Amino acid sequence: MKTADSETRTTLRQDLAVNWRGVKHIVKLDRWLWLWVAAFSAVTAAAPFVPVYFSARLLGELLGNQNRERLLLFGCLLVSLTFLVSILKDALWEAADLHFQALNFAQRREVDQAVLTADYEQLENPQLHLKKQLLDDSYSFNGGGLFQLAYQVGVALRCLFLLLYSVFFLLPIFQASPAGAAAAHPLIASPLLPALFLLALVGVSAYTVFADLRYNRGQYSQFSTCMWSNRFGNYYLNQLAGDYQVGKDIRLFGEQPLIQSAIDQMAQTLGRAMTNLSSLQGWCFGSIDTLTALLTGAVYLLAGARALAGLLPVDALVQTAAGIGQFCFAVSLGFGTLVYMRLNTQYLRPYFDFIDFPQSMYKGTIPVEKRDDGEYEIAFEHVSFRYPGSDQWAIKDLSLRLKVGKKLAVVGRNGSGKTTFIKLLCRLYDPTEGRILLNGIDIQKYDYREYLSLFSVVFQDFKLFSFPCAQNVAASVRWDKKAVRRCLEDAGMGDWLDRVPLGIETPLYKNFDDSGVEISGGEAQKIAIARALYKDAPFIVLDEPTAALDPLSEAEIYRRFDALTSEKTAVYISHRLSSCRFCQDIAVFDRGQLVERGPHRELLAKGGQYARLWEAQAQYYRDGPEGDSPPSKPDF
Ligand SMILES: Nc1ncnc2c1ncn2[C@@H]1O[C@H](COP(=O)(O)OP(=O)(O)OP(=O)(O)O)[C@@H](O)[C@H]1O
Repeated sequence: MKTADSETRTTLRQDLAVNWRGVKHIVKLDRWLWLWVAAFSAVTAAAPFVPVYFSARLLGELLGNQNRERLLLFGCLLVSLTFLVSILKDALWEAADLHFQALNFAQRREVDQAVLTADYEQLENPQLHLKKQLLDDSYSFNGGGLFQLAYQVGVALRCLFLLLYSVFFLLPIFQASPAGAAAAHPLIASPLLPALFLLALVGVSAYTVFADLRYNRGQYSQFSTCMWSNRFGNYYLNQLAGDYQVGKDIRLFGEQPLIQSAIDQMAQTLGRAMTNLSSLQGWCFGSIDTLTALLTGAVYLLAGARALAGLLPVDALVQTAAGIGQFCFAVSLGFGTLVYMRLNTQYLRPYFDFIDFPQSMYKGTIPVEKRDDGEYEIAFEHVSFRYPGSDQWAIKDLSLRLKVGKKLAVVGRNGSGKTTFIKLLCRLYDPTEGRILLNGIDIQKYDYREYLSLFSVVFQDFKLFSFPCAQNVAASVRWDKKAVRRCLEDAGMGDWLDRVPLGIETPLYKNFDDSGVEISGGEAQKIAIARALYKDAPFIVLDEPTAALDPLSEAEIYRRFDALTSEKTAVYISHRLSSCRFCQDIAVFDRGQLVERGPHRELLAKGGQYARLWEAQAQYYRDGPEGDSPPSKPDF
């Protein structure tokens, strides 16, 4: 992925292409939006002209013939049409705004969806988080991306309509003056003056583009400065400061000043960026406004002088004055909009990068054969793996076969590669070298979703969500009541279910619901086990599944483990070697390699790594007088 900075150097052609893609993409997300935007723009642009047009006619009639019927007609049209346009404008804005909000939601949803379905490996890629932060910040900073494009196209359309209407209003000033009056005032009547006005307009427009560009570049650079601060800010403010789970560590270790200083630092960076931006804004927009005001004033002067000299009727003067104002406004706004649209590609591009994000895991197409007999065999063939960005092998030349319907325990010291082995098995990562086969076929060739459906996993760092308990167990908004209850009971949560008032519908945690319950670490682990049982997949993988369980609950899980996993192929990781004994097969990992494999007694008799691990732990359980000092430095 490119960095946010490299996004700025693009050609006009590329920027046009991205904007055009954005326009088409908006049609895909909401095909009616452009219709509402066009209607709103046309009516909004007409709003300032309607009262001026009829006021001018009214004034002309008052100063001229004073025909009562015409006066009445113009008066009625002035009031009714001004009222109608104003109502129509508001109604159209309400309708367009609904579509804008829906678009805003749709673009955020697409980005969230892309993050949720990105290859797991990409979640470790800091560039992905940086781009996500860029998009999140751009939404709050200026609604960047598709939303900003839709808005700016709306403004551009409004400018086009304004120009159209104001050219019509300005026609009188370009009309040739009556010959006699022109001869009496050759300077004021000179056709050179409107030409000069046009020339000055071109100059002011060019300056508008320059100043807008300057402001937008400055805005983007301040914005980039803030991005890291925002990311840290989000982490400290949203994920740490308010998190119930983290709260105890913060309090007990007195970490408030540490966190507060990070928050203060972020606030200072943001404050500096905002000050810089405000002064740049004042300078850029102040100078544009001054030049536009000078130009408008000069043209008013010309129109006034022509009116005084009898070269321009009073009603035409009123009309021209309004035309001048709107024309200058449209030119300045229009160029500003084009600049914004170009700079908005800095947010559009990462947005499209996100939704086009390559998903290499999803390339396989072969459906996984659905077997009632559960005869799925997995084979690792010379598999080696390095985590992205790491030069260390987490797994090195691993060859291993999972025997169908058998229980395999995986043991080894911290960092020996046990969890990595599971991640490769479940295809959260692909091997760097070697291959993994399911029933003789490389797992990369299978449809990814179908392959994932073969595994029920409880990771040691499993996560439950602030949803009702049943939704957590079923991992879905719909659930089978009986099955949820049975799985929870099998995982040892029967008592808990009887205690909580809402049963399986009890919300977990109190984040969103007063009736939510806080659960202990062991209870959470049991719910995670119930979730794995509910999935009822042919492979069940438990990574430290009982680490948080009390001895009775642990004993109960082991007692029922065979029944719970019945015909399934089970992989079981644990540091409590006593709990691995019920597996027929034990694999011992060391520094990413499989160093021993066999049943408990055989491995003990071998006197190798397994025996050493076993011995280190067994010392704790040997009888000794109470208060004995612990055995010297167990390293497992
Ligand atoms: N996301 C990651 N990025 C880089 N290296 C990693 C990552 N996860 C693990 N590692 C490294 O890979 C090696 C194997 O880690 P792994 O988590 O598989 O060990 P483990 O045997 O499960 O350890 P434990 O018993 O502590 O859970 C370790 O050296 C670890 O530092």
